[in-house]
Order: sequence, then C-alpha cells, then structure tokens
Amino acid sequence: MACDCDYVLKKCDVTEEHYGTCSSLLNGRTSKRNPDGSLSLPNENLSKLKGDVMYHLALDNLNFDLPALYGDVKFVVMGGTKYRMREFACYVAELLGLPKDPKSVNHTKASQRFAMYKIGPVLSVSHGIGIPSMTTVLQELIKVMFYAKAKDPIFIRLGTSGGLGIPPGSVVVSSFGLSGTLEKTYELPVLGVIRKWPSYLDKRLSEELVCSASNFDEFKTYVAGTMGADDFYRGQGRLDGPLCDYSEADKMAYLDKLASLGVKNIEMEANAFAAITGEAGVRASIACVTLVDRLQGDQITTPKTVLKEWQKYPMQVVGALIKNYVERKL
Ligand SMILES: O=P(O)(O)O[C@H]1O[C@H](CO)[C@@H](O)[C@H]1O
Ligand SMILES: O=c1cc[nH]c(=O)[nH]1
Repeated sequence: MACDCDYVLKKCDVTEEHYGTCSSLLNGRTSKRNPDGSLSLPNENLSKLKGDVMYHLALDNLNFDLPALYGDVKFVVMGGTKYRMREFACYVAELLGLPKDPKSVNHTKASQRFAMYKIGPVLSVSHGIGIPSMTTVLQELIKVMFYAKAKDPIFIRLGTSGGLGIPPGSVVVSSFGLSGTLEKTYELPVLGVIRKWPSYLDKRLSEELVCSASNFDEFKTYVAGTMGADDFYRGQGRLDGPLCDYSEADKMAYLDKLASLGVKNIEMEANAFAAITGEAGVRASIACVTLVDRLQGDQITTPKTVLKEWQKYPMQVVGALIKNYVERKL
C-alpha cells in the first residue's frame, strides 16, 4: 500500500514543535556516532576500565565476544514484559523467514531479571515497569551496542499505555516524552542535584513507523506526545489507587491539560527513553497501544484476550518497519 505519512501526520496535527528545535533528532544523533555508524559514547571513564560488566544483562566485554555476538544488531526493541518480548521475537522470526531460536534462548537468563532474545538483526528485550528499571537495561544495552560496534542501531520501545480521547486499541507513535511536571524533559537527581535532559524522539523514525502503520486498517495510529509517569495511580491522575487526595474534577482538569500539550497517551518510561537515547546518539522511537481511554475511566476492563490482540498492533507496525529495513539492506 502507498505510504500516506503526510496525510496521517497532517491529520495528527504534528508540528516541528513536537520534535523540538534541536531537531538534532536525526542529524544530532547521527553526528554523535562514528563515521561507520558505531556508537561513540561521551564517557571517557569507559576507556579506562579493564573490563566492563553489564550486570543486569549478565554480560561483560572480557568473557563475551560482543562484536561476534551482537555486532550485526540493527534493532533493539524493548517492552515491559518477558512474555511480550518473546512473542515479538517469534513474530519477527516468522516475518523475516528466519528460524525461530529453537530453545527461544534467553540471552540474559543468568541475570534472573530480564529476557533478551536475538533473531537475526533484532534484539527483543524486556525492561520491567517504570523509568528506573527501564533505564538500567537501556543503558546496559547501549553499552553492549557500543562494545559490539553495531552500526547505526535503532532502539524502539513497544509498549502499552492509557489513551487520552482516542479509541482504546489505537497505536500512538511518540514525538516527545513529557515528565510528571509537564516538561519535555527527563529529570534525575545526580550527585545531589536535579538535572534535566530534553526528551524528544527521532522524527524520521516516527514518520517511518507511521508509514508502516498505514499498512494496517484494524487500528488507528496517532503521532503525539507521550507522558512518562513515575507511578501508575496518582502519578497518572487515577482515582482508583489505594490512596487519593484529589477530586474527579481535578483529575479531568489535569488530563485536559495534558491533551492541550499535545499528549495522547500516558505510560511510565517515554521521557527517560527519549532523553537517554538522544544523549547517546541513538535513533529511537516509541510505539504503544492504548488499553483504555482515560477520559472515560481508569480501570482496564477489556477482556485479556482482546488486550492480547491489541498488544499485537504495535508489534505489527514495528515488524513492518524492520522488514522494510532488512529488505532494503539498510
Ligand atoms: O506495557 P509496558 O511496556 O510495560 O508499559 C506500560 O505498562 C506498565 C504499567 O502497567 C508501564 O511499564 C507502562 O509504561
Ligand atoms: O493506563 C495505563 C495503561 C498501561 N500503562 C500505563 O502506564 N497506564
């Protein structure tokens, strides 16, 4: 089917502002890499290490030949659950006509924390819930790609989220991540001081995902901001947590404010994922399905079987993008 990105992007009313003036996004990220596309990380301390242990992945660069194991990786796809990332690995194997890893080898089984599957040029990795869990795996994966000398690796988060005013079962491709304090930044206390980094995603990559999405009629795809909340309940303005000290009117005013800032979904990692990949010079995007329209309610009441089907939508979008890259030998 012909690509109708322009149409979809216009329909979603996405402007340059959604990607920031440092639309460095594409060029800035490229300029941070070596001429051959391998990562050039801005941390001199790494070159002084005798060996580097990626503890949560149970990998290191002394006992593992990382270039041989992961030098051919082009896509690192991450999502919350082990189950989803195993399913995505199997889906990609089928899509690319590659043999399924016979034992579905979890490359990071020894860590007893996460799951990581490799199918050809794709690593499919679970990251758990929330920013601290996700950023721990993300930073170790960036180092693995660095030591492996992988060329122009692309990182994508494949997630679930709560939508704002869009039908449940829609896919949102994120243009920026918004923090809990409504800024397009990721905030982290470092050495006792709160630091902030911009949290925009790669514009060209999101356009490519929208093109991929145009192959599918079963669901709608939007490009918009995504709020990365630090909590599932009060942090997302829910009324149904064990603790709540605001009214329904307060909640609705908050969600309306988010919508007015160009946000169409809420999850728990977007701003950190955007900021860390951006700083490391890695092209990155996020595709999440929405499980509920938060303007209509807080509880996720859709049957599990339907939720499982919906979770396949972003997989299909990302799978089509990967297939396109592999067929064009990029
Ligand atoms: O479906 P995943 O990828 O886990 O993402 C979303 O679901 C979790 C909360 O249920 C959070 O991690 C949120 O970001
Ligand atoms: O509402 C939702 C649904 C999934 N994940 C979230 O973080 N929030």
